[in-house]
Amino acid sequence: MIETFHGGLIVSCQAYPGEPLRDPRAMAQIAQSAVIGGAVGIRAQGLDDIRMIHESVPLPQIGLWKVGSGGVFITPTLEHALAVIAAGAEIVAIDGTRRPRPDGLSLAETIAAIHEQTGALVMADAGSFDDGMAAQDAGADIVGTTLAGYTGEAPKTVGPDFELVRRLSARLDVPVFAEGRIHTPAQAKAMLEAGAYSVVVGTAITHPATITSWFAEALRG
Ligand SMILES: CC(=O)N[C@H](C=O)[C@@H](O)[C@H](O)[C@H](O)COP(=O)(O)O
Repeated sequence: MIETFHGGLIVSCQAYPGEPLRDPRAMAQIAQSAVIGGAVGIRAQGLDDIRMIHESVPLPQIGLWKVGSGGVFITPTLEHALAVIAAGAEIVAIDGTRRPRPDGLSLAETIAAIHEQTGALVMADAGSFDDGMAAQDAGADIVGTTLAGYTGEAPKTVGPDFELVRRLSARLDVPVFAEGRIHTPAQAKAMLEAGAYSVVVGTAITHPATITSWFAEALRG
């Protein structure tokens, strides 16, 4: 199934707490629009969104469950991961950093349990090169650069972290998915040239409040 992602665009369809589009129907409609535009996969957050997208969108889905916003917050425990898979995600994205996890399991123990108990693949959301290496050793099927610049370990690059994608792609055997702050088609293409197996874009496609602010600020500036 990973092959269907090769060289393609995965669209992350997420709305944040309190936002007008925070509604599974809205996210499913955005995901359906991404299909029309040529996406090869969808990334979605929250059990209701994952369930509705699973029922209405004919693409493999990377599911996650965000709990809070600091520390280990992307699908933080094994229990959260199993729930995401039960909701219909073919791939579960989990925190793939080297930080302690709230349920006390190691990343390797978490991934082993997911593989034992389900047929799902695991995408480890890494924040640094060392995270990515450790995640592959822990058994991750995919390493993503999702958390680059968000864990305090590596500085947050102004644009996407091309260097991290380049280094991880050169060293890892598992596919590296470029994710985070990719805002233009040219940047997405450059990620493939940097070695990414696939490219995940969220905000620049699916978050109208932020996109609007880019334009509004440009006019003010
Ligand atoms: C750091 C974090 O919480 N990332 C989240 C992970 O799912 C999402 O909020 C991002 O939108 C997603 O990673 C896609 O990135 P971007 O929206 O920059 O294209």
